[in-house]
Amino acid sequence: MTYDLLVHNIGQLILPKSSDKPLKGQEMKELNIIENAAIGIMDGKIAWLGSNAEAESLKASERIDAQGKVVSPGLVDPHTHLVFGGSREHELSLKQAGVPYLEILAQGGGILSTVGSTKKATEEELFEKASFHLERMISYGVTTLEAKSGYGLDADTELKQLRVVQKLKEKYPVSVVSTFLGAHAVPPGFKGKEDEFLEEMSRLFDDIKEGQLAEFVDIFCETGVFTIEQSRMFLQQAKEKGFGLKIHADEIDPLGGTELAVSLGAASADHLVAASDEGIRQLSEGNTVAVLLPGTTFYLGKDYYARARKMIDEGAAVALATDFNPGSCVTENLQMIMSLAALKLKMSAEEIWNAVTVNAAHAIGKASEAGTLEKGRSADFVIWDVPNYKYIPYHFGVNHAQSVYHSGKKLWERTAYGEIQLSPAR
Ligand SMILES: N=CN[C@@H](CCC(=O)O)C(=O)O
Ligand SMILES: [Zn+2]
Repeated sequence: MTYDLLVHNIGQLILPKSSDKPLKGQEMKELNIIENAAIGIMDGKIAWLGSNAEAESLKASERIDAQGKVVSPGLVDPHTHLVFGGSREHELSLKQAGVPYLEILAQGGGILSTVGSTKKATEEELFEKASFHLERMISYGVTTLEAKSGYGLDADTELKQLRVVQKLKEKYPVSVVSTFLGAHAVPPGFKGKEDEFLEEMSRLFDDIKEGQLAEFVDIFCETGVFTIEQSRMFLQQAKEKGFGLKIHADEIDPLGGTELAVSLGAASADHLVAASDEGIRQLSEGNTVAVLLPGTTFYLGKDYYARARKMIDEGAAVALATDFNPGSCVTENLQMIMSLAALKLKMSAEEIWNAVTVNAAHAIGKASEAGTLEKGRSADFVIWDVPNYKYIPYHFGVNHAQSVYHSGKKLWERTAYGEIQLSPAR
């Protein structure tokens, strides 16, 4: 047999364990690494994995010498707010002056400021802007990601955002999962009438399902936004319509969103900086993935991070994401988040790799396709210009990706110092 592509001379091949359940607790500490490895690709799928020595006798139309570097599955970013209008650099000085995130929102800024810019932008403008950010994510090694709506808060603009995600799915050869976050904030006209607003948003469920515009429904459960009871009702309705569930939970105040997520069987509970001991205990009982966003805690200038150590030590499944958005975490760089996870969440390199691959894939319902490399799976992988897998969290703030592949096709490569190349989108 002649493979389409053979990647040989791989110093370390990272192979997270695939499983029908997310990796929990102690399981997160195990990471399979094959030294001196090679992979064969056929029709966009992994057709063979083995030792570099065995690879010498194999035939291939194209051979890539990984020069003893590291190869991993494509990274999975399970929480992004990719589609939005405008930017919010004017809020930095407010943050510096100590104005809290929820206070900026209460004054009509924050998320509501981006809602204004997103309403004004045309669908084409939003698409161009989201494409720019998506291409940058790919350049950092991401081949599967989630993208939320939530900067419309009215039917037209929410659907406009979801259609942009749809178009991104069609144009880019990466895997994009779409989430409806119509319940991201309370628009000014609905202050004190939150239930009415949620009812209006839930009326979109049927159209969204019919148009296959989103796989998940999410809500921001937080002081001054939506209560636990409102979140329960909204998510329960979404579940009945067949959506997967996500929740922005216990980010600032410990309202009990973590417990709610577990009780509803949500795919993920995200943020969890203020999750209670009881919430953390319950995570270990279910399969809801704790999606931690240390970039947001860092960017909001807080000293107190999500208790990843307690979560893992007590048996929870943890994933990591950028939370890329124009207000609380303005970066597309998931490698930077890996460094923050090491430094601020005290996660080990093995836990971090599992958190940005298999567990991240579980958090967005993509575990059977993304997050690891094994025979028959899509050949989504990254060649990293690093000497070993521990090096990426260690050397922070820069891009270590050398080339990025999805379905065996090269999407991006660094061609020279400061120069990059993105393959034309399909
Ligand atoms: N916390 C709520 N939503 C986003 C922030 C959105 C924004 O500030 O624009 C988050 O996940 O951090
Ligand atoms: Zn978010």
